[in-house]
Amino acid sequence: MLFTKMHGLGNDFIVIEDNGMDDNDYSTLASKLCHRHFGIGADGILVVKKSEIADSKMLIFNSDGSQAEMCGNGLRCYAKYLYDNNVVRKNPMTIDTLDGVKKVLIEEKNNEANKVQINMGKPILEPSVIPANFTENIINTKITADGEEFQITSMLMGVPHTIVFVEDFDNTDFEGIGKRIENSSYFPKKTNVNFVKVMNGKEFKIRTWERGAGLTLACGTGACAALVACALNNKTGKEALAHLAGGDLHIIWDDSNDVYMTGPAITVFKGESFI
Ligand SMILES: N[C@@H](CCC[C@H](N)C(=O)O)C(=O)O
Repeated sequence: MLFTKMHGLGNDFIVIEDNGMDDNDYSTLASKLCHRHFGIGADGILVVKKSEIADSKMLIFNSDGSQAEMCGNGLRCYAKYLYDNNVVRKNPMTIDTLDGVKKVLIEEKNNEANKVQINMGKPILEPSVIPANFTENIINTKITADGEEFQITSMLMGVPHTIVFVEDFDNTDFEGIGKRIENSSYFPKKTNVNFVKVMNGKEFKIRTWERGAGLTLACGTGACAALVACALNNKTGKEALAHLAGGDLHIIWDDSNDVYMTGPAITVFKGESFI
């Protein structure tokens, strides 16, 4: 099986073409390919499929084999893959995901996709849609997870996201707290957990504990959800630079309620897998 290894700010993916397998088989394949010692190593796999309603359809499976509805960094890599390999040499292009069709704009350099902008769609705050076991929107809401209290803001931004604002960013236990909130009974489909330190009205630092992948170097949907949470909690305006462990993303939440994410996508190598 031929594959391409890519990353968006260190959130890394193995891109493969659809070979007709079903989702269960892709799920098993993802956990094998993504293994850092016994496989190629990645946070997830992206499967390139044909679409009847868009230029292409992306499936994403996390490193633990679970399937996600959307992936921001993955979608930038996916668009670059389509563009650079002439699978879809269109700009803008549309890509279908389990979270709906996304419009993608390519910024080209040396005849290849360099930066990619995606209209990530609208954040959904309605608890039953996230889904989350709350009766009112979760904005600066107190929860208890394993006996410890946290103030959280949650939404569906393609996938479920929870934001925890922290002051002492460098000494925060991302993994310990992330796991507790991810698996708490508030979120029946689990949640990604984003730790955010606001630097000023236009910049924040973020680290994400991801559902199905653990602590990653960057999360695109997470950075978008974080900007919405920052604005809802009056901590920033509706446009900011997100500083992730792997680099920066530019995020805008516009007046029509759409969130735009712009950032790089990198091809690392191509290879053949015998798994
Ligand atoms: N890293 C991604 C999000 C991938 C999906 C997530 N782990 C989930 O299962 O919800 C991004 O860049 O958005």
